Order: sequence, then structure tokens, then C-alpha cells
Amino acid sequence: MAIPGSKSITARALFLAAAADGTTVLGRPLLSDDTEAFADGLTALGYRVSRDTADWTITGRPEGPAADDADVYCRDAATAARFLPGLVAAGHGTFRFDASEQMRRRPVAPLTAALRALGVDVRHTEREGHLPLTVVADGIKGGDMELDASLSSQFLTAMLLAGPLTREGLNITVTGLVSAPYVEITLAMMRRFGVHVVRDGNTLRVPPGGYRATTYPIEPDASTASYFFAAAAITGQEVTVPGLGAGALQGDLGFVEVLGRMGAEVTIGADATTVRGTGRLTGITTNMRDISDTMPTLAAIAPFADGPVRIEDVYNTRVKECDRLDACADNLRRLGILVETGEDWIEIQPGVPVPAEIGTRRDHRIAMSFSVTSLRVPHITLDDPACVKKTFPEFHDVFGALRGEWDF
Ligand SMILES: O=C(O)C1=C[C@@H](OP(=O)(O)O)[C@@H](O)[C@H](O)C1
Ligand SMILES: C=C(OP(=O)(O)O)C(=O)O
Repeated sequence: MAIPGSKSITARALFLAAAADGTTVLGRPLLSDDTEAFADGLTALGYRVSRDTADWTITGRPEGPAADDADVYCRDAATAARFLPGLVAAGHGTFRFDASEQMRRRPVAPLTAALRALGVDVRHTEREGHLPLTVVADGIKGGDMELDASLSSQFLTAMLLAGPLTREGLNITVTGLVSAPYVEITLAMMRRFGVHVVRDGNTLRVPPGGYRATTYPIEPDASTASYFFAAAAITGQEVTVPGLGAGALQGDLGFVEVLGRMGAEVTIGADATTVRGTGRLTGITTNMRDISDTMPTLAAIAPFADGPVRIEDVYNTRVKECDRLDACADNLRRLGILVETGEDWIEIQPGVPVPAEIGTRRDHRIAMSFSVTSLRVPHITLDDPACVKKTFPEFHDVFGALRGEWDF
């Protein structure tokens, strides 16, 4: 089962390639709304991103954006909205960032605070701590700073990526962190582009000096793969995803371990992962702080377990494309399932779902997760199937073909 490229890795690779000295080729980046927003953003800033073939070629500009006055529209992509201001801040000019209503609602305040602490002029033109924002950039000196990434790791990733572009480097003391595996992706990719960040307790020391261009193949997206692994687990079928194995960078591959604890047969090979449904799915209590993009995947198959499924420590799913704890609870109730939620947890009782329309709230993960549920429940419909375009525009075609093949 071929899964499209990782959104997170594509976004980071675009940033690193744009900032690097030389020309970078990205092997099979993800083609989706989020990554196109990122690439379009770079183009608006005056970077050369050639997207004529399945591999993209980026001409790096270590000196910063070619434009000295530009507007960047980030659509729904938090990666673009949170990483690109750091890239331009190290350059020179006036750069305005705006985004969709959905992304305008999501927080960027810790990033603004971090950039301002380094002397960068960041202005919120409507609501403090939210897009739209303007960066009036004149390079960054660098130095010591504190960063609170307890609402999103993306704030830390943004500052790590920008660190080598500062004159003196950055020493970032992290005061809170969620989604920690995403920071590991950032650090591993920075190494591939020639920058070694040193860990010193809670402080990350980022040296100055910039990035080196390279050739970078993009891993398949582990969060996207979760829908197909979950599908196998609830149907007794088998799914193998090549390109995601023991050496994978993405923490979200850890979702298969949750399925394994629930009774699915899981094999993580050197360069592929297989999940086989066994007909058994036990209830579970699990902490998903590290892999919370897969919380809706688990919530959507939880009714088929033989006991309650309790997912803990996922507060920050409330500030994603929608309030995902609330959206999962609401949709499970529409399906006739008993659910309880707290500030940072959800508990789902076993049951036999009834037909219903799913309210996607324009959230690709709600749409894809409850599509998995529909393998076992006739007449589940989505109010906005097209919202999957954020990370996987072809999802319904691919999922439909699999459903046909499995005869579900
Ligand atoms: O850095 C990244 O690429 C991402 C980090 C995670 O966000 P949070 O750190 O906000 O949880 C994840 O949910 C998002 O889909 C992608
Ligand atoms: C939270 C997500 O996206 P973003 O990169 O916009 O935060 C997601 O893809 O589930």
C-alpha cells in the first residue's frame, strides 16, 4: 500500500532547502494543500521552487528571501504559518502572513514571543497572538532564549530551523513540550542539511553558519498510514506500508504499537510495517501526547474494542484544525456511542454504531478517521469529504479502492 509523502518532512525539507547553500532535490514530496501552501509561500518570498516533476528542486538562498516586501498566504497549514516567519526574520524586509479562518483561530503567540525576545519586530495586525502578522526583518543576532512549546512543538521547530540563520546561533531553553517526536524529526533533518544541535539538559544549542544543500527523499506519511493500519485492525485484513520501517523518522508510526497492544499483529521491518487484524481488539488506556494526530484514528475505531478505550494527555488536539476531542465525542455520539471527555482525555465505550452523518469541521483527520469506521458501519456519510485535501487529496479514491478489494 503506497502512502504519499510526509507533510511534516516535506515542510521541513522545503525550509531547509530554501535556506541552504546550493541546490536541493526533494524526492517525492507530498502534493497536498498544506505543502503547496508552503511551496507557494517560498515562491512568494522569491525562492525558486521547481515543481514540474515528482521530485522538486529548490535553489537555496542562505542570505534570505529575494523579495524585500511580500505577502504569504498559508491557507490551513500551521507548518507554513509557524515555520516561515522564522525564515524571513533572519532576512531583510517586510513580510506579511495571513491564513484561512481556521488557521487564524490557531495560536502563534509563543512564536511571536520568541521572535520578539530576539529583537525581531513582529506585529499582529488583527488579534494579538494570531495571524495575520507582519515581520519587519533585519536579521537576528541570536543568543539565549526560553521557549514554551507545551501548546505546539511547531514553535520549537520554527526556532530550531531558524537558529543556524542567526549571526551568533541560538541557545533555546525549553520550558514545556508536547509532540516531542516532531522535534526529533527536525533535529535529524537539520543534521542531514549539515547542522548539529547539541543537547544540554533542557537547552538546545544551535550553532550559526547555515545549511548545506543535499538530496533528500521524503518518507511516506505515518499519520496518513494510521488510517490504513486501523482499517486492517478492524476488518481482519492485512496492510503493509513500504518505506516506513524501524529507521523511520516519524513518531506517529508508534500508532501501530497501540494497535499491537489492542490485539492486532504488527511487524516492523527494516523498511516496511505490516498490520494484520486478528479479529480481536481489546480496550486500552493509552497516553497519546507524543502521537496525538492519531488520536482521532483510535477514537474512530474504539467502538469495536471489547472494552473502554481511554486516550489521555491530548489537550493540544483542541487547538488543531478543530477542537478534535470535542469533534470526536460529538461524532461518536451521532453514531450512538457512549463517550466522556475531560480537558485532555476521552473515554469511549464499546458499541454497535448506527448510521449517521459525520461533522468533519473541515478537519481532514476527522474525515479520514471516520471513513475507517464506515468499513464496519453502513451509511456513514461525511458533510465535507473534500477537506482531506489538506494532506491527502486522493484519500477517498485510494480508500474506496481498498474497500472494493476487501469487499467491505
Ligand atoms: O511539526 C510538525 O510538522 C507537526 C507537529 C504536530 O503539531 P503539534 O506540535 O502542534 O502537536 C503535528 O500535530 C502536526 O500535524 C505536524
Ligand atoms: C495538526 C495538523 O496540522 P498542522 O500542521 O496544520 O498543525 C494535522 O495535520 O493533524
